[in-house]
Amino acid sequence: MNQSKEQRILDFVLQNAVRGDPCSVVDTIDKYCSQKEWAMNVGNEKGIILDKTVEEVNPSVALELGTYCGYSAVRIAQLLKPGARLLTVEFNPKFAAIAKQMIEFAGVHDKVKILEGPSEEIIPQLKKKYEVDTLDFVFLDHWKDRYTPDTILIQECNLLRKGSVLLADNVIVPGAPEFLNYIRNNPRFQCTNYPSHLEYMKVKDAMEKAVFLG
Ligand SMILES: O=c1[nH]cnc2c(O)cc(-c3ccc(F)cc3)cc12
Ligand SMILES: [Mg+2]
Repeated sequence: MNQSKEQRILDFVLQNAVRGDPCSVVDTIDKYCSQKEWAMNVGNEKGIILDKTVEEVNPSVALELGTYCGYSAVRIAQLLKPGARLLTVEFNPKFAAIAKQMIEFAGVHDKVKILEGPSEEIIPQLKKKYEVDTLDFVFLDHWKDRYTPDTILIQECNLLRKGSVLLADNVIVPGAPEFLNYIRNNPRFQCTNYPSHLEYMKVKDAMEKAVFLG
C-alpha cells in the first residue's frame, strides 16, 4: 500500500534524527521538506518568530490548532518551562497518528497532548474535559476559514485572559484576509504583523500576533 508524504517524513526522521533530541527532529524535517518534498510545516524562518513569541510569553498552558506532523508542537514543547503543557488539535486522524510518533520520538510527549477532532468541538471542552482555566498562548495554523470563528469561540468560552497571545500562521499565503480584518479592527486585541516567507519557498508570507487586552 503506497505510503503518504507524512509517513515518508516520519520515516526520514526515525532514520536520521536523534531520539529524544527535539532540535534534531525539527532540523531533519526541514532538511527533508526543503530537499525532497515540500510540506506545510511552519518551517525554520517562521519557526524562529514562533520560538521568540513562545519565549516572550513563557506560557503555562498553550493551545495549537493544526498539529499536522508535529513540527511546531515539537518546537513549542521544547521551549516550555517544567510543568507547562501544550494542547494541540488535529482534525485528520492520519496526521494525528504521525504527529503522535513524531512527538514521542522527539521526547516531548510528557508536555504535549494531541486532541483529535474538529476545533469547534474541542475548544468548548477545554475547561471541563481538559482542565484548562485560561490559555496563555494560542498558535493558529489549521484551516484559514476557521481562524476567525475559532478566535470568537475561544473568547465565548472565556479561555483568554488579559495578555493572552494569539499567533496566526499564513496570513498572506494561503491567506486569512477575513481574520486580519476581524482581529485588526477588534479593540480587544493589539496586533503586530511579522513579514516572512512561506516555508521552504521564496514566496512572501507573514504571521500575525494579537495580544488580548481583556
Ligand atoms: O492548510 C494549511 N494549514 C496550515 N498551514 C499551512 C501552510 O503553512 C501552508 C499552506 C499552503 C501554502 C501554499 C500552498 F501552495 C499550499 C498550501 C497550507 C496550510
Ligand atoms: Mg501554516
